[in-house]
Order: sequence, then structure tokens, then C-alpha cells
Amino acid sequence: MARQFFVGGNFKMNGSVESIKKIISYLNDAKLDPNTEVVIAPPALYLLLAREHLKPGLEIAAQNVFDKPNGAFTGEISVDQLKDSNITWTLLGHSERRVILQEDDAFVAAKTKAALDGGIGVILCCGESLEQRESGKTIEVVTSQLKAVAEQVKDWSKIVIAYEPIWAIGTGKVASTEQAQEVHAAIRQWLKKELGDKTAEETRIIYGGSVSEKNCKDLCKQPDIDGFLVGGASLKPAFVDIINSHLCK
Ligand SMILES: O=C[C@H](O)COP(=O)(O)O
Repeated sequence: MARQFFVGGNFKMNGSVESIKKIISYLNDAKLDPNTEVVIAPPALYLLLAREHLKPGLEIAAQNVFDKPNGAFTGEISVDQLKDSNITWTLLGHSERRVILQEDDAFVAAKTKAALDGGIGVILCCGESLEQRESGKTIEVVTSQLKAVAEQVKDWSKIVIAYEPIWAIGTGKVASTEQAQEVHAAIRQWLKKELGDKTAEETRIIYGGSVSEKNCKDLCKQPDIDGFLVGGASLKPAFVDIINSHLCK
């Protein structure tokens, strides 16, 4: 079974009511590859605005969700609150949260479990630092981040794995097609070993890190790259070219 191409747009802490409405109306009017699953992740404050304006068929992700159902957790958002707002996906484990906000593997795993148990799809981010890559630890780091989740979650059918080397995020320094393919293939091997053939064949593994309308066409030709998680370029018209890059696969 061919895996459906998946493109996520992570707006991070960018945008305003006006600019997000503008991006959405651009996406609504654009001719998008109907075979690509498209999910945008605006800041939490704009999730409802996005759901109200984005056309059906295009989905919305939160950039984070908490692992507790409700209560005294100032600043957090629950899985049920996302569902109540028709938000169907969440990002989890983004390196900016792992590094800046010090989220560890166990916390990312607990949040992934809570989201999936509540019926929310998870774009699960993993990736190594430059130091880890240079010391040959890339595969070890990435698989140990995934292993923490596999200890709590057996059904990965609503997980999309986003491989995002930290050194490529927002730096303009994209991983080469070979570097990206090598890690994606290793992740697929790991899925096969830990979770079986079916999970390995069906799980989408997308690449993130300085993806642009220029480099996406070569990256998407790689057999284990099933789409992209796009930061900076998702705020620009170029996002449409990235969504449609699959057409040249
Ligand atoms: O979530 C998206 C990634 O962090 C990539 O961001 P970027 O495309 O700006 O490098």
C-alpha cells in the first residue's frame, strides 16, 4: 500500500490574526495536490480562527498538548479541548520544546499516549544535534527518542514521524538527500524490528529542516521520505509548491 504524502506547516510562534487569515485564504484558493494530506499548525491562540476559515479537507494541528485531562495546569491545553475545537492533530517532541523547554523523552511519550488515546493524530518529531551527528550518534539518538514512545504506544497508525535534524532547522542548511534518506531508512528498519512489518510499511516518515520550494523536489524522490514538516516556508506562498512537490515523485 502506497503511503499518502503528508505535508505539515509549523507556524511556530509567528503570525497575527491578519497574517494567518491571509495564509489560509491563499491555501484555500490554491490548487493543491488532492493526494497530499495537508496539516497546518498555527499558535494555540489562532487554532479556532484557523478552523473557522480553513476549508474542509485541510487539517489543523496544535503545536503541543498536555498529558492530563483537565485541572490546575496553567497555560496548558488538553486533548479534549482540541477535540472540542475540531483540531485533529498535534505536533509533539519538537526539538524547540525538547531543547528550550527541556521536555524529555518520557514526557513526550506520555503526551503522545494521551493524544492518541483521545483520538488526536500525532506528528512526532525526533532528531539529533550537530554534536551528536558529528560523533556518529544520529541513529542512536533518533531511535532512542522513538523507543520512549514505543514503550507506551503499540498502535502507531495515527503517528507521523517527523525527522528533523536540529542543525538543519531554521538554518538554511538542509540535510542532503542522502543524509535524510539514510536516517529515514534507519527509522523504517527500527519500526520493522520493534513494531513489525505493517507499522514499518504504513508509517509516514517526513523530513523537516530548511525545506524550501527549491530542495523539496529532490528530497521527495527518496523512497523513505513521505512528506515534509515545514517551518519558515509554510508562512510563504512557496508552501504550496512544497505541498505539490509530490506530483514529481
Ligand atoms: O517544524 C518545522 C521545523 O522545525 C523546520 O523549520 P524550518 O523549515 O524553518 O527549518
